[in-house]
Amino acid sequence: MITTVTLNPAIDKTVEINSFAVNSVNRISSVRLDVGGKGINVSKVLLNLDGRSRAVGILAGKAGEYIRQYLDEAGIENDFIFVPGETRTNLKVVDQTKHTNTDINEIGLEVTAGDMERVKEKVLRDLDAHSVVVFSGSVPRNVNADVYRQWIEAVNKAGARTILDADGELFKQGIEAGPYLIKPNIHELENWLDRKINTMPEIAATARRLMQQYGIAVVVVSLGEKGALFVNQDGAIWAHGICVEVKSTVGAGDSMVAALAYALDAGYSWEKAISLAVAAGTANVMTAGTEPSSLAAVQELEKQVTWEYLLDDTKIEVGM
Ligand SMILES: Nc1ncnc2c1ncn2[C@@H]1O[C@H](COP(=O)(O)OP(=O)(O)O)[C@@H](O)[C@H]1O
Ligand SMILES: O=P(O)(O)OC[C@H]1O[C@](O)(COP(=O)(O)O)[C@@H](O)[C@@H]1O
Repeated sequence: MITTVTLNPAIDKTVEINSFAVNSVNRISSVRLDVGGKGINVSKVLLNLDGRSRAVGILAGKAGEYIRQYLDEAGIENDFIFVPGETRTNLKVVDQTKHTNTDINEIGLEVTAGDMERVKEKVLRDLDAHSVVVFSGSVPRNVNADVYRQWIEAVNKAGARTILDADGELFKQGIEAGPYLIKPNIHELENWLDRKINTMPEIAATARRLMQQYGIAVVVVSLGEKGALFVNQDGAIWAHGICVEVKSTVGAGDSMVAALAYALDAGYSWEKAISLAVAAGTANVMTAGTEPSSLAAVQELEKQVTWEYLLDDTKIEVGM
């Protein structure tokens, strides 16, 4: 069973503004609302991949009720605690003229230590060696940045595998617990390294350093339209990006994480996991907002995934 943990869910409000400009009045040409937050997106994509998951986390207010109702109606098992306040709304500005996506994310709720204990109990419930727990996204504003480290340690103790998709201090501390798989995008990896990365071998070397230093089994570095670098103990594979028409890049990383969780749960081969992950990420950018793509669309894209094995002296510029 896969458990997704969303400590800071959101309603994603995606607005289309062509030629979006700061310091001026912008007119919205379309609006859509999606239930979101990284773990919830992972559960939505898993459902469309024909996978089962249990979504756990923290909700509040009318937006929280809306999210719970969506999950219930979609048939996604969920076990959220409700706290006072209101679940945040995150604004996503899509500009089809300038081909930009701008995320404006609210900080989110405040919670108590007791709330966090209740969620932790739900996360740790019924775990065994077949379980996969996905920790992704930001956390309530007053929660300590060591939360993923502590919870990953607890899940590791239960013998289950963990996936971490977080940024900044949550990533930095979370990796210290030795998650099974991490999926930073290139910018998150650069944040951790505190410098720019210019070539593919540099990404691979950084991934290997993370694996050796923290006992991480798999590092997947997503590179937006350039695809992703997949590193495990057998080596590094650069899966190329697939050129598609982009509607919204929001949730592409979550789709990739969902596919990786699905592949782990199903015991897929490394190559099959890679093609599913790239296909799921690519399919996501072809839909509006964070609407998950159909299984048929993902399967069609899987046929188009190509990759190359990376040798240490391969000189490929990332140029991002
Ligand atoms: N513009 C794009 N064109 C084609 N594929 C994309 C594009 N953006 C993302 N993807 C696919 O989705 C995956 C995850 O996207 P990325 O933007 O790197 O993650 P994140 O959302 O975490 O920043 C990429 O590795 C790639 O396969
Ligand atoms: O918790 P954070 O880091 O604020 O991110 C939440 C946002 O990330 C998303 O899950 C999208 O994430 P990705 O584009 O990285 O896949 C949105 O649905 C949500 O608004």
